[in-house]
Amino acid sequence: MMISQRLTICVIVVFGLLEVQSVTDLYLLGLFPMEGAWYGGRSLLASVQMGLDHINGRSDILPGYRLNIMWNDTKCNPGHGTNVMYELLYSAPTKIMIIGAACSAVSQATSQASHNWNIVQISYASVSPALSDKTRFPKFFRVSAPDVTVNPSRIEIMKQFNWNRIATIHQSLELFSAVTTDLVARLKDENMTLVTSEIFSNDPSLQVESLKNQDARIIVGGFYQDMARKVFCEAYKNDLYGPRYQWIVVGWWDDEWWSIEDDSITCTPEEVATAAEGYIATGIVYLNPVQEAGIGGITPDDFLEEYGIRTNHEVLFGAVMAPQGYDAAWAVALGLHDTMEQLAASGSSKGLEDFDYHDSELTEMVFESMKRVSFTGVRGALSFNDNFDPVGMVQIDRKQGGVKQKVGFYHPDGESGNKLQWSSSSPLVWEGGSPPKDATQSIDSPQRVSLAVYGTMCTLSAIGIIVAIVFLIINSIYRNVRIIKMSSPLLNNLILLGCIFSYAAVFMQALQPDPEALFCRLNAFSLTIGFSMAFGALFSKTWRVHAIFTNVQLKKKVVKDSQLIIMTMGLVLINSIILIVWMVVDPLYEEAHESKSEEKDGGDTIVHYQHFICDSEKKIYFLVTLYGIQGLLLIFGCFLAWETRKVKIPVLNDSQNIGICIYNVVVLSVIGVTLTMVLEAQPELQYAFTSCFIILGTSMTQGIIFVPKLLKLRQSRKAGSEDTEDEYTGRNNGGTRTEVTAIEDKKAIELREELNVTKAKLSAMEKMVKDLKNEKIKENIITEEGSTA
Ligand SMILES: NCCCC(=O)O
Repeated sequence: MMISQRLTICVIVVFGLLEVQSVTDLYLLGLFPMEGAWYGGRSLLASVQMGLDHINGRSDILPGYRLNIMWNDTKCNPGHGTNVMYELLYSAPTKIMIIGAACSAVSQATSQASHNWNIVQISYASVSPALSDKTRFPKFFRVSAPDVTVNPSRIEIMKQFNWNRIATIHQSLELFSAVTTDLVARLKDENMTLVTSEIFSNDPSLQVESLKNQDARIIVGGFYQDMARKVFCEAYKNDLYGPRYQWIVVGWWDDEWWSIEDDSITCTPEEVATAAEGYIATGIVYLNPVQEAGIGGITPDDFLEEYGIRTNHEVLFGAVMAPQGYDAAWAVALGLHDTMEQLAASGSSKGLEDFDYHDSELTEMVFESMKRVSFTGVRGALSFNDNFDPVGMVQIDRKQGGVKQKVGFYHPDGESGNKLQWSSSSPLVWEGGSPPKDATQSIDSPQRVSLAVYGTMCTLSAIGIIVAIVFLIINSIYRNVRIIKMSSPLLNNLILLGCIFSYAAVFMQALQPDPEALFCRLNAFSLTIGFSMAFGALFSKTWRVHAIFTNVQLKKKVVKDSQLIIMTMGLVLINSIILIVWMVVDPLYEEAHESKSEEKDGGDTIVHYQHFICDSEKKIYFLVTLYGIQGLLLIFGCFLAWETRKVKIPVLNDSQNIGICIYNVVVLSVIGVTLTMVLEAQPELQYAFTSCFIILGTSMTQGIIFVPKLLKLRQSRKAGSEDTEDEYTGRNNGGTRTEVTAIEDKKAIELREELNVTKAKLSAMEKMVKDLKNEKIKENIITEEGSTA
């Protein structure tokens, strides 16, 4: 080698050494969690170090300076983290800025104190909204956007899928409660319903169960990923997953957080993965989706490649946020570079290396420089807003087909209605074919009587009414004909009127909602009046037979029709008064009752079948009173009918038929009332049965009372004589109906009737005497046999 060449090399080496020696070291204080709830310190330290290496390799950034980091493990614990910070602050050399912490609680504790050392702090990972409070954390910057930033994107997603009932569950840390408080306020602004807001500290089992009990379908969760495994394990146990549920969680958990074996839970990773399938994660964008070279001269892919080499391609916890570590290092460098330039421009003799913890002037310069930082990093464009938080896009991920996929972005500055952008390469896939509903759809299915059944019953009733009217007409036309006259036509008319009222009750059935309960009231009135009128008349007639038959003193006992009519109408009046009082003091209303419920659409819809009951507060008292009166009447009526069962007195005409009617009404009423109560929950069946019993009882009553009369009337009309029937009159005057009515005055009829009654009693007495005689003879025989023996 030539001497001149050797000299040249020596000069280069000397100058090189001089240049190396002229580099001034600046020290950063690093806070990294290597354990605890979020222990991504290793992955973030690697990316920060990568950033510092790139910065130190650049001659245009902080020329003459070299950035170094002195760090320690915060354990994601605010107490420990603060202690670590003190130790680093009080050990030489002086640190010019703090990078960290990661866990928000540690960032809060340290940055609340660090500004007292006139030191600016920047976090690469903390997301708590609380850290945006500049009165508490005046010199705190961060490259990770607070988690509230993602709330507008969540609201936008909810609106898009028509989710209005939202539940939340979060870990009891300010980081998560602040996000939830912000979300709840936004839900309120959007008129959405907060189903429940569950908070847990270490064991979410009760809270997840409560979500299930309250039919929460869209659930927003805020917790660290160790708790995520617990929450989704509980969700698995409570069946709170699958196509009917949508979980929306934070976006900064690791990619395969569900597959980690976790001794603190009783679920397998597969079970956690099953429960987590389909969850949506909203987080800020951690890696620029555009492959552009940023401030470090590298694209996002270049970053990943070099980062992979530096970490030996290990899957490190928290690596998803690694780009933020790189960008944080650059933010620090650019801030200090700006300060350096400011110092130079101001002609100050100070350099960055002159910083000490009492130098508030230099701190203010660094602080102002940091506010101005704006660059494109590996996570995209980065600048700080008024709270020194970064501004950025939101990324939407979803676990689909077992892997986390990037399914969309939210652009906060996008046009309204166009802020959400769904990916076409990884579209949303809904397990059930469509997005879940925000609640179990509850459908009320009112069960009313069908038109077919109603029509059939009304037709039968109408026929019954027509027949009753025909009977009424015949009864009126032939009221003076003996056969009609002797069975008290006025009372019979009352029976027919009662029958018409009873038939009419069949029409009083609401086929549509009847909030005024008009049909309830009409039904109660027509049935009660109908029953008391018809049965009252039957009862009074039986009572007369009984009164005559049991009048053994052969004293004249005349019970006039008018008395019986008063008796019947008295009963109608009493029942009507009770009903009127009922309707006035305690009006009826139509109340829906659930008959049964049925799950449909795989449990997404519950159909509540409803039947309607005419109800009122004191209904029971009025019913007991009315049923009590009618019940006594029925019992007494039965007794009278039984007592008079052997009376076959032509003059009392239809006494036996009336007895049959009473038994018939009693039996049908008892069965009818019982069925009405039993079939309450089956409105159509109840109506059909009740109507059948009303129609049957009423038709039988009017049939038994009137058909024989009409037949006899027809016979007598055919024979041309009305009195050909000895059975009824006991005589035959051979005249026609017109002749008879013409020749017999009212007095004569009454006298003959009285005579007939007396005859009847006489024959009854004779029978009694005969029976007594027979008894006597029997006794004598028995006595004689006894003495002979
Ligand atoms: N982003 C990871 C750390 C979360 C927090 O404690 O802010």
